[in-house]
Amino acid sequence: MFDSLKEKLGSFREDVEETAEEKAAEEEAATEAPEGETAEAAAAEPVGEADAAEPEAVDTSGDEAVDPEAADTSGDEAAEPEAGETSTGLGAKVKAAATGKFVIEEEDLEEPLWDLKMALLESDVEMSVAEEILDRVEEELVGERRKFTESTGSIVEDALREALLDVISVGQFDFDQRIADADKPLVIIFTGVNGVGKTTSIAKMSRYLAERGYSSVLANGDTYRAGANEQIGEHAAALDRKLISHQQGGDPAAVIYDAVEYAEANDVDVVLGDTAGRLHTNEGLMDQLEKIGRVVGPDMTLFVDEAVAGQDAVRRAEQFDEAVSIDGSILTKADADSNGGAAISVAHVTGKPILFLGVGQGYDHLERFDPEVVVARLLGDDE
Ligand SMILES: Nc1nc2c(ncn2[C@@H]2O[C@H](COP(=O)(O)OP(=O)(O)OP(=O)(O)O)[C@@H](O)[C@H]2O)c(=O)[nH]1
Repeated sequence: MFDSLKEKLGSFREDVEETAEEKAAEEEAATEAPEGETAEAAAAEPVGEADAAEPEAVDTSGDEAVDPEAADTSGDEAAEPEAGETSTGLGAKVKAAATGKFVIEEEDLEEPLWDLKMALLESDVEMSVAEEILDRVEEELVGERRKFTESTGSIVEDALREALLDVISVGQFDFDQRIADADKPLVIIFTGVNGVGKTTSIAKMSRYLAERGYSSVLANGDTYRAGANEQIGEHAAALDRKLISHQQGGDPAAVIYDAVEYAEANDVDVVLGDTAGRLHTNEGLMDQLEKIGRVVGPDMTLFVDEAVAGQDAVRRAEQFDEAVSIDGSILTKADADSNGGAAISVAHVTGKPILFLGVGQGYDHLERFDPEVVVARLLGDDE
């Protein structure tokens, strides 16, 4: 899952590490320069001389360059101002390098960040989301006095972790708690375009709920498509659930209404309502959803789409949310998605959380979308 994106994030980490190493090497070169020379002579050296002469690099008045740790070089001869060294504070710079500290500047990240942006876009991450990630990574890394050595990799990883978490955690709520707290029967309506895995997701959700002690009834609000009753009927039979359905061409709101009545009469906790999977641009469908809203007043409307659809899924999520105000999304076929663009983008773009990932065709293949787990996966923590 998300393997290609994972690889690209790994490359960014390596790029920044490389940049950091180069920078540290430059700093080292600057520290070596004064040996056996007067500071004036060192200042004439091409390497590091410009920096050494720069006020901010040598400012000793409370600048972090001489924070107590960096300045504590007692016994470090190289760091002691040599006789004849000017007040440019070359020693301070030497001290900073000796402690392995340096500042990552914006320009140091320009290239790695550009590559990261391209990688995110190639992975189908939506543009505004990619930019948000970049801004946050940059914010985390630039300007801080960082300790170089082995820790650079983890600094970059932490920055990526924070940035990714920020964008994919948008709107998260405790789904199980919401179910537990709601008056029963609770009505969940599933929307989305054709063939993305809506019906399968309903069946999986029924299993998910049963595992948590809730009974459910399935309702086929897809009265449009021939064969829809049979398709959901197979799942109902396999799971041994009641299915409420009407003739093809019937009123979807009436089907869901009947299912609610059935649930009330039979003490069923949750009504899972399928809807016709026509395009979000189809006004008839949106009218139907609006009517279901009016007649039944669902407790939750979930948008279902395929993770593999990438930017298309993101766009549809946005459009469905505008039309019917979704409460969250389910991304199916995440098991077949190496890009991860939809998983990263949908919550940020809609402002509504991704609640579940479909990770296979079996009834148990519905996974709660846990941002921490997804980010850990993307950063290869599990390896
Ligand atoms: N690999 C994989 N396949 C899935 C997943 N979810 C659904 N599928 C498959 O996707 C296909 C379409 O799923 P359906 O549930 O029929 O799709 P739908 O959105 O209900 O389609 P309509 O009823 O035509 O609107 C089926 O073959 C499912 O087995 C998933 O998470 N992973």
